[in-house]
Amino acid sequence: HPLWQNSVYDPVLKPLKISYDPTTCLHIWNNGYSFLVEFDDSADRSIIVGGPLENQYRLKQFHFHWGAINEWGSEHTVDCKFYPAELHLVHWNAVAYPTFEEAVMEGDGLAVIGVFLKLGAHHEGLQTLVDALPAIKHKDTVIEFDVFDPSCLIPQCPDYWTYAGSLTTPPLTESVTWIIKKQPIEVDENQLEAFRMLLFTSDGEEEKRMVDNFRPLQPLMNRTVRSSFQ
Ligand SMILES: COCCCN1C=C(N)c2cc(S(N)(=O)=O)sc2S1(=O)=O
Ligand SMILES: [Zn+2]
Repeated sequence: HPLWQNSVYDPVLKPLKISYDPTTCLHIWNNGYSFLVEFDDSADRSIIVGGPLENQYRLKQFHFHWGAINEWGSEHTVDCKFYPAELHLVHWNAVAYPTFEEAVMEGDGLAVIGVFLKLGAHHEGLQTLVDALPAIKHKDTVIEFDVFDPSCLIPQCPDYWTYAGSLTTPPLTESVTWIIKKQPIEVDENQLEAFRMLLFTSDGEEEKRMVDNFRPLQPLMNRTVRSSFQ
């Protein structure tokens, strides 16, 4: 969604509190649309609270969207500008709903933190993920991933935009409180190229490079985007 020009500062918005336990990390896999790092969400060990949220939400997985070239790739734009990639950290409301699957269907079920990736300096924390990508080149390949703290992928600057939206891939349910960080993280060209070496296709199928796995920009309609900053 187009952010910034359409946003209004909301002084009531609190800072987002993020507390992740790196040992809740389970595995990294290629699901044929993106690559995901999944977490053990059987207890409140990796959670976010505050910001626009009424409850605390549990981290379930994070994944990325990116382009074939650096001119596009993100699913949100700022000032009509696309970033080459966007990180989504998916959390669910385990206070209100017994399972993730049920939370996916509810208006206050999910909270997704969006972080823009910008071409620039090498990102040490991301390199740990990049090093694992060759092992999950094909769809439905998975490797164990024991310890990873996704906080290293979230910028220090507390500023964010927030709006009530949907999943950007089917089932597209309107169940997401979007929290988009204003400050991007910097990654280098080799790291973006590593994303583009992944495949949509399974081993043995004709190879299709995993690129442009983002949803095209959608109209904001009558939605209000609030900012936590002036
Ligand atoms: C039983 O659950 C199946 C549907 C839920 N999920 C599937 C997606 N396509 C999806 C997209 C997401 S995104 N791109 O809006 O963050 S998060 C997410 S998800 O929450 O992991
Ligand atoms: Zn996503």
